[in-house]
Amino acid sequence: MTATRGLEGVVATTSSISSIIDDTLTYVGYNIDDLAEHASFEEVIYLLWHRKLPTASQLQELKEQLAKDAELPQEVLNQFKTFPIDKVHPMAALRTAVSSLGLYDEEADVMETESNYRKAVRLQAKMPSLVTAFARIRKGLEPVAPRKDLGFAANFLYMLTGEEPEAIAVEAFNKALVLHADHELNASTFTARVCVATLSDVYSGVTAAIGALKGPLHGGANEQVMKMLTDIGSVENVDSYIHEKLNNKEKIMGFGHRVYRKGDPRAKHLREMSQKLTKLTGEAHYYDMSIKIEEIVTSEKGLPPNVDFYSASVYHSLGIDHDLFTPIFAVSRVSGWLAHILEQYENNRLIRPRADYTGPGMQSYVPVEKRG
Ligand SMILES: CC(=O)SCCNC(=O)CCNC(=O)[C@H](O)C(C)(C)COP(=O)(O)OP(=O)(O)OC[C@H]1O[C@@H](n2cnc3c(N)ncnc32)[C@H](O)[C@@H]1OP(=O)(O)O
Ligand SMILES: O=C([O-])CC(=O)C(=O)O
Repeated sequence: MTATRGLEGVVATTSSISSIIDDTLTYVGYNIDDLAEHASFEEVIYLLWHRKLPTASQLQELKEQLAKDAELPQEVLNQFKTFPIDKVHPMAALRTAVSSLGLYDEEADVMETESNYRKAVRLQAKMPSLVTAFARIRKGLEPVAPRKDLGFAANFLYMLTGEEPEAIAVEAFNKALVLHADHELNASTFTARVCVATLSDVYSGVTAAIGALKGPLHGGANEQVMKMLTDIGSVENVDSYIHEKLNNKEKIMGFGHRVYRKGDPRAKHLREMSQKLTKLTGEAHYYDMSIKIEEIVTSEKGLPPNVDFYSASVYHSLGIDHDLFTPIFAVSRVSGWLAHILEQYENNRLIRPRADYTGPGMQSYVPVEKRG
């Protein structure tokens, strides 16, 4: 048995949800470029879960259900207030809160298909409420209930600030949600599938996935990108900062990808939004710095930007706290996790690979008093 480091190139499952072929990303056969330009996030949720785009009435039904299920159990809100709120990272709070949600769902351990679908809707609906409630509670503010007349993207921004967002912000945020929704067998999605393949419940699968997304080699990179842009401060400093990192063999966050070689097709959409939004907010230097970083890293390391690179300046321009960037990724990616969890249950087999053992050979047990 020989191990493949990081399971690179290993095909671990079949899936009909999303595909990356020759650097082209599709959700159920729809090119990500088309979806980014035209689709609402709610349509994408439906597409991922049902493998077809919704009719107008199916979409309306999903929207109504998401609005209805957005309310959080009071116990979970109270729990936020017991956290060491000024020290807890919102991703850790989200991980704990999703696990807690399972405690208050009477159907949590019911393994029927329809029940699992109902839980998927409930979880998708509650993710924005969790992220925005935590963000407000830690500032001493009360959570804001979603509005029935606003869509998913608008409601997230509304619940975060308590103010109706501008159309351009809603458009950008919706596009970001669409772009982050699913990505074949990425680390967090694989984690979710491994978890539920033991026939564990939906809440456990999503809790595990949040834990995997949190790391800076995966979803956590978007917050690190913003930290880098803030540290660099101005276009003049980019050159020395990036070269120093590269000379020290440090990674530049937001670059590289396990699957894409020529480039991540989502990056151009986020680059475009970053340009537009940073100009509007009078912070074009974030875009200019990003472009300069991209030029250096691409030409000197051959590494193109991934989805996390330009999303950082996009979210910053929307006035979002930097440590909420990865939780926002989770608000979108939970749609993909749930699609994969439902798909795993449909045709389940325990996921249990082997390890290539590299430890010592057979040894004789020595009683503790005789060990040197
Ligand atoms: C939503 C997402 O999860 S997208 C990815 C988000 N993560 C990041 O942006 C973090 C930065 N990027 C990385 O760490 C990597 O590119 C990953 C984890 C995304 C993919 O990496 P892998 O396929 O495992 O490649 P690996 O980490 O083995 O790197 C291969 C080589 O490229 C280099 N490399 C890869 N990414 C980078 C980077 N961002 N900056 C500098 N060098 C890099 C590595 O140092 C390594 O060099 P070496 O062979 O000289 O040691
Ligand atoms: O696919 C991956 O390895 C990382 C990921 O989730 C993404 O790029 O959206």
